[in-house]
Amino acid sequence: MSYTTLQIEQQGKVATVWLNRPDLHNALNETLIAEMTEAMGQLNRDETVRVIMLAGRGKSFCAGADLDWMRRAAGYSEQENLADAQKLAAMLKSIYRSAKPVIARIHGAAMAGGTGLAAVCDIAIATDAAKFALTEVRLGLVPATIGPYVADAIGWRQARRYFLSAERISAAMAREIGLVHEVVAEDMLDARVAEVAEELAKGAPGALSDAKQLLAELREGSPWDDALLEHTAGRIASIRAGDEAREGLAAFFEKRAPKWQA
Ligand SMILES: C/C=C/C(=O)SCCNC(=O)CCNC(=O)[C@H](O)C(C)(C)COP(=O)(O)OP(=O)(O)OC[C@H]1O[C@@H](n2cnc3c(N)ncnc32)[C@H](O)[C@@H]1OP(=O)(O)O
Repeated sequence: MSYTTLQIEQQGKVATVWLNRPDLHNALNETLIAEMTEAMGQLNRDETVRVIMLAGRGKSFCAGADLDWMRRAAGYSEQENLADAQKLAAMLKSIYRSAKPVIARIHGAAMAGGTGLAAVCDIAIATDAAKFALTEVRLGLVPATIGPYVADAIGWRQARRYFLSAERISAAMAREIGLVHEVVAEDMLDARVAEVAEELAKGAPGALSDAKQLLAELREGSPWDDALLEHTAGRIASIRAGDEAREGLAAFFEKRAPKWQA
């Protein structure tokens, strides 16, 4: 299957899904979200693939949701916004619940939805220049669909800080709070992710899948509650079309500070 916003490469047992919207730092739009969900299904069905890697073409891993798409959301109905948010939630779940281990190869920016993308992967490896942030509240948005995954990765205490402050998280801090597992020099990134992928591919496919399933079950005594994940899409659906998002997104594109109503 060919994709317009992704490129898939396979080397041995490792398939790399390249986010391929480099001019926009691989921002997530409707097409990319649909294609990523489809690609995860395709790679999970492909018995020659044992490990999946997510990576970004160009300067960044992923700049989060496409803000032009978010800006257009103001004109969508609540139902349309809900459907869109559910598709994003489904994409995140398709990665989190992948039966095969997924590694995030992170360079450049991994903002908001990009931070979420790092958090849904089993293993995240970043360069020392990578940067993260949950910028949503500065745009009149909320880290909703990515919320459970990021909070689970960094812990609730850290989540309360970073969800609200939107402050920049350096690679070193991302390592310290558990958002990424390893930080390496830029020129070591490919070698290191290849090494980790090779180690993962030594695991028995059935056992790897069972281990992932077991971890999900152990987390709260049952697999992660689908109702909770669904609820996150409902939370963001109306926010996306609200006044604050309208102002936050206008300010982003006009390259100015947003003016919030009291
Ligand atoms: C549930 C999920 C919600 C979300 O994810 S909300 C999205 C939150 N995302 C962000 O807050 C990231 C916004 N972008 C940035 O902060 C910066 O950009 C970067 C750090 C990623 C890169 O900075 P630099 O290297 O200085 O490049 P540049 O000139 O800012 O960007 C190049 C072009 O890319 C566009 N762009 C960047 N991010 C997005 C995006 N997320 N959606 C749509 N467009 C984006 C810009 O506007 C610009 O375009 P032009 O060259 O026409 O001015």
